[in-house]
Amino acid sequence: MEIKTVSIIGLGALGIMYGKHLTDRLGKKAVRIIANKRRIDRYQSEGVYSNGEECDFQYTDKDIACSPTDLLIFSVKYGGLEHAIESARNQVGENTLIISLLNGISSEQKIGEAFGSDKVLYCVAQGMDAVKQDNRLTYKNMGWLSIGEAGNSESEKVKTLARFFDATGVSYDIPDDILHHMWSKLMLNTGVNQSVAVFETNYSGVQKEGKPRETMIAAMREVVRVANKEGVRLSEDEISHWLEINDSLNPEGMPSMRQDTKAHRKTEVELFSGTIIALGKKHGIQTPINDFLYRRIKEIEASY
Ligand SMILES: NC(=O)C1=CN([C@@H]2O[C@H](COP(=O)(O)OP(=O)(O)OC[C@H]3O[C@@H](n4cnc5c(N)ncnc54)[C@H](OP(=O)(O)O)[C@@H]3O)[C@@H](O)[C@H]2O)C=CC1
Ligand SMILES: CC(C)(CO)C(=O)C(=O)O
Repeated sequence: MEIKTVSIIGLGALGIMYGKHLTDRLGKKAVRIIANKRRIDRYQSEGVYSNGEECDFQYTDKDIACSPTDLLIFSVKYGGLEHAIESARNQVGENTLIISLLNGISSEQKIGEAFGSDKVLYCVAQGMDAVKQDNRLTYKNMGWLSIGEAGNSESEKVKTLARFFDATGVSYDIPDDILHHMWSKLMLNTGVNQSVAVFETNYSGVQKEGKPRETMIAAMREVVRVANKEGVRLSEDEISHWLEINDSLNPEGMPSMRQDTKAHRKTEVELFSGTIIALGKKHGIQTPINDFLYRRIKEIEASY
């Protein structure tokens, strides 16, 4: 199979970044941005910009019946996933491959329940410093996608997606164990997203010594302990690996959770400390740093 057409649902920081990249390479006709009429009207009247350039997207109303797409990309926040799944139904056919750029370790299961888990490949987005304010995205680092199938990093579907990324210049890798990698990324988000949001800073705040960086690392250590009890062999070395990547990001950039709190949107806290606290309880492991971060983020949300 060859991927020739793509549908993207969720025109936020990642949706614009990948939407523009793919539209520039495949042409407007091959890439659909799926949304309801109200959103499409707004995108068309206000325009959508990526690093200052106006994007010329093909918008497709979710309710319009159309031929299935070869690749469907989910790039909404977790709170919007259920609606997005319903809105994507017209895009999915027998041979559609699906990836989710959402953080956390839960979205693939929900998408699989809706469309069949055989269609869903695991995917982890990392290393980007994409910031969206209103209708404008800016980024310096595009990052890369890690892709795979559980227990089979060499599957035909993974190879199909890899060929597509090669042809379109999307950076990616294929880790030996994608499920381990998803946990590793969860560890990063639990540290960096939450600490930057709680200390109301940006990447610069966690790139230097001080309370935000200390809290970030301590939260990640709690994830290592919980993951080990879940049978996932995360190690402290992986924290250093993520710190190196974080330290290379645009200091003025910020993780998606800080973008949410700045814009007074509900955050994805349940995906991060919410998940770790619940698993900590299950295994009798204390998670005081995540307890603190969870409480503070809930207070921030309540203060909007
Ligand atoms: N930002 C980043 O650098 C990274 C983000 N991630 C993860 O990727 C996911 C997406 O993040 P991000 O791009 O920052 O999110 P954003 O909040 O920037 O964008 C999400 C977009 O989804 C749109 N949306 C929500 N529901 C629907 C729907 N039913 N139909 C169509 N569009 C919808 C929203 O549109 P509208 O604005 O019109 O409401 C919004 O623009 C998150 O899980 C995040 O944690 C992962 C790695 C890096
Ligand atoms: C990795 C990071 C922090 C940006 O690449 C992210 O996942 C996010 O902003 O949610």
